[in-house]
Amino acid sequence: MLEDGSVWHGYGFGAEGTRVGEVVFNTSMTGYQEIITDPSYAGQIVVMTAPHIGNTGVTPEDDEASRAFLRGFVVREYSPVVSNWRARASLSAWLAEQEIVAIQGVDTRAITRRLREKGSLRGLITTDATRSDADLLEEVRAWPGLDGVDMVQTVTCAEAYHWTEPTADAWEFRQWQAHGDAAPARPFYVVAYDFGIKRNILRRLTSHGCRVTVVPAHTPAEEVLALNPDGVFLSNGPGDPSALPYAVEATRALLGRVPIFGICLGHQILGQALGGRTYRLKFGHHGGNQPVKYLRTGHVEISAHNHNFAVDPESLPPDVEVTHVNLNDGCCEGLRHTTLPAFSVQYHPEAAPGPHDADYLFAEFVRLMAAHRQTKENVPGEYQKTREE
Ligand SMILES: NC(=O)CC[C@H](N)C(=O)O
Repeated sequence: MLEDGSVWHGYGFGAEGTRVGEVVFNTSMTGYQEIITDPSYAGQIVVMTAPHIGNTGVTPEDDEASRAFLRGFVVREYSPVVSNWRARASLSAWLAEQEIVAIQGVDTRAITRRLREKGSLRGLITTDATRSDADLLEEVRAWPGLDGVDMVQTVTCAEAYHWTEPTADAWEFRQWQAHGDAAPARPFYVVAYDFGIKRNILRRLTSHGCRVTVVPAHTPAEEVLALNPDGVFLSNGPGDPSALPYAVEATRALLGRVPIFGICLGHQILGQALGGRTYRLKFGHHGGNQPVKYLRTGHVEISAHNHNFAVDPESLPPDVEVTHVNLNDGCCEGLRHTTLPAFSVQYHPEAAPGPHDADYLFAEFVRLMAAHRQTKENVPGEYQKTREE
């Protein structure tokens, strides 16, 4: 049921129960497990536009977080047959374990068209056939939604931890090595803010030669600086970016003192720390096929997206440059400060799931840290060649 009163009847899979959330559609063809475990979906019900979901099962290796945080999952047709050498369980059994309510056999194209016309809507999935539509509609409309709510505190880690695992050899694509980078003599030390961080970001940072400590979202800037990092990473995460004043404040305190790279929610936090503001998109971008133009090179990347909000470029001060734009709707997809070492993208260079076109951004972060280390230590660094290039 959507908040406009429209109802679809289907068949439950996964857990039983009733869940209310903000309904969004995702256009990825593959990678449903990474989508379901992306903490950025906390509070949302995800409708997959790909019509056939579940045929590759699930494997713990593909989890993007310790568990699923989304509210519900909607597909056209669930495959009861699991056929993949990596599969350890069926999607339905695993969703039941994760207490995620899912529905299949509904017209996902009709739901998607409705969301495109009306914008994001609140919605509900239930396996309780005894409740009346009027009763369910009341529950949907009583839900206050995600605007102004700090969802990060529901997904961030309780304590700091270290991450050392790169992308597994079997999946490493080493595209970044084509840029001429070599492993530095001293790895770069990155402190990553966990606003709902995806594991593949940690793997890509590690594959690019970083040692990473992940810290909880509320960690003050001074505590981060005390760790003496080469760079600070601001992660993706759920909910409304304007409801996180503590994160914006910490980022503002770090600006200019250490190189900063932000992804998605991290980009929205950096945008606010630089003086900008965020706004809600009509229905957002969710999927692995969004064209983004890198304005400095003119190159177009096909990229993975998952955002309902964006940074308003008009709100940014003149020393902040918009670096990337979305070619579907023109919205800001990346920014950098023209003098301070800080940049961010609204989309997902770590993919998971999605294309790897934007992996070069991790190499750019490494170069920024290298340049900063050289300035700080005033010694010729390992990255001299790359910088001259
Ligand atoms: N993936 C993300 O980090 C999402 C950021 C934010 N919650 C949004 O919806 O725009």
